[in-house]
Amino acid sequence: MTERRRRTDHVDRHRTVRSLLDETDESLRLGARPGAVVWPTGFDLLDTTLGGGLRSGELVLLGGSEGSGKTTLAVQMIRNAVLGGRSAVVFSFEHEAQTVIQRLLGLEAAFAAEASEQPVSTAANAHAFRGVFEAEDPHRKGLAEALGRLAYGRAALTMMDGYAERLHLHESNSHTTIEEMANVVLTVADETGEPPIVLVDYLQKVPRPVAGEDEETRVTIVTESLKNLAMELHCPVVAIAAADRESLASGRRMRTRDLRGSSALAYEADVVLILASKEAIVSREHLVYDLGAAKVFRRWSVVTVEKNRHGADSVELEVQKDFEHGRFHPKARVVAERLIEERVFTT
Ligand SMILES: Nc1ncnc2c1ncn2[C@@H]1O[C@H](COP(=O)(O)OP(=O)(O)OP(=O)(O)O)[C@@H](O)[C@H]1O
Repeated sequence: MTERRRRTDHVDRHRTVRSLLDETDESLRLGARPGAVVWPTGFDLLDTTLGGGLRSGELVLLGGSEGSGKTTLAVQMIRNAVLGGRSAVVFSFEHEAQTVIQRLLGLEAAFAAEASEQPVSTAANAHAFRGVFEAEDPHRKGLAEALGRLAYGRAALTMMDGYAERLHLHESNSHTTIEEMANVVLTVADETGEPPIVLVDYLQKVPRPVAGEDEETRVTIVTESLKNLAMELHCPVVAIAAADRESLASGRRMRTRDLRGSSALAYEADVVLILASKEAIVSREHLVYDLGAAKVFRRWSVVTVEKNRHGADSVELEVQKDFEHGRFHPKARVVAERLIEERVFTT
C-alpha cells in the first residue's frame, strides 16, 4: 500500500460523530444509502429473519455436514444477487468453474419450467447439462444450439446471459492467498463501481498465511482475514465452513461449535447458518407413528440461523431440496416439527 493511501486510510478511520452525522444527512438528501448495503438472499423467510438479507461488511458462515447442500444454497444466493443486478465473486476451492456453470444451468432450467407452469421434472437437470460439456458434439454448432436440444436449455442460457458478465468465478487453489482474493474483489469493485458479494467455498481450504501454524491458529487467522476483507472492501463475505470430523462421526446434530478449526469462527461471524437434512435431525416422535414421514422429511433441508447480529437467532427454517437441478425451492417455511437438540435418533 502506498504512503498516500495509508495516510488517507488513517484520516478516514478517525472521524467525529458530527462529521458522520453530516455525511449521513448529505447522503439522505442525495437519495443515497448512508448505511450498510443489504443483499437479499432470495429465500423469502431467511431474508425476513436476517432483516432483509446479508450486509456489506459482514462475514456469514454456512456450515453443515457433507453433502447437505452448502454449495448449492450459497451458489443460489449468489445467483439471486447477480440476477438482481449486483455483481459477485465465487472463490471455488472445491469445484471447477464448469461444475458451477452446469449446476446454474440446471437451476435456471428448473425455474424456466416453473415459470411456464410445467412440472420441474420436465426440465433438463444438472447431469444432462454436464453431458453437453463433456461430450464431443457431432453437430458442431456451438453452445446455444447444443443446449437448445435439452428441455429448457435455451431458456436457461438466456437467463444466465442476463447476469453472466456480473458473476466472476475464481478457481482457487492452495496458492490462492487472501491478498490475491482481496485484489480480485477490488478489481471487480473498480469495474462495476460497487463491491461484489463474495463466496468462499470453503474456508478451511484457504491456505495458511503463515507457514507451520497448527489448524486452529490457521483457521483463526483466515477467519479474521475474511472478516477484515468484508469490512475493508464493504462487501458481504459468505464462507462455507467444513464440519469437524469428530462431530460428524459422533452422530450429533451439527452446531456452530462443530465447525472445524477454531472458536474464532463463531466470534468473528455476524451470521451463522447451519444446514442439515431434516430426516437426520427431526425428533423421534415424528417418525415412529408415521412410517411415510421419513420419506417426506428427506426432501427437506433445515437451515438453522444460529447467530444473527440483526435479529432473532435459533430460528429453524426449512427449504425443499431439488439437488438434481442444483437448487432449493426458494419458498422457505418455519419448521413445524420438534427437532432434536443434540443426539440424532439412529436406530
Ligand atoms: N446432478 C445431481 N443430481 C442429484 N444430486 C446431486 C447432483 N449433484 C450433486 N448432487 C447432490 O446434491 C447434494 C448437495 O451438494 P452440495 O455440493 O451443495 O453439498 P455440500 O454440502 O456443499 O457438499 P460438500 O460438503 O461435499 O462440499 C449432495 O448430496 C450431492 O450428492
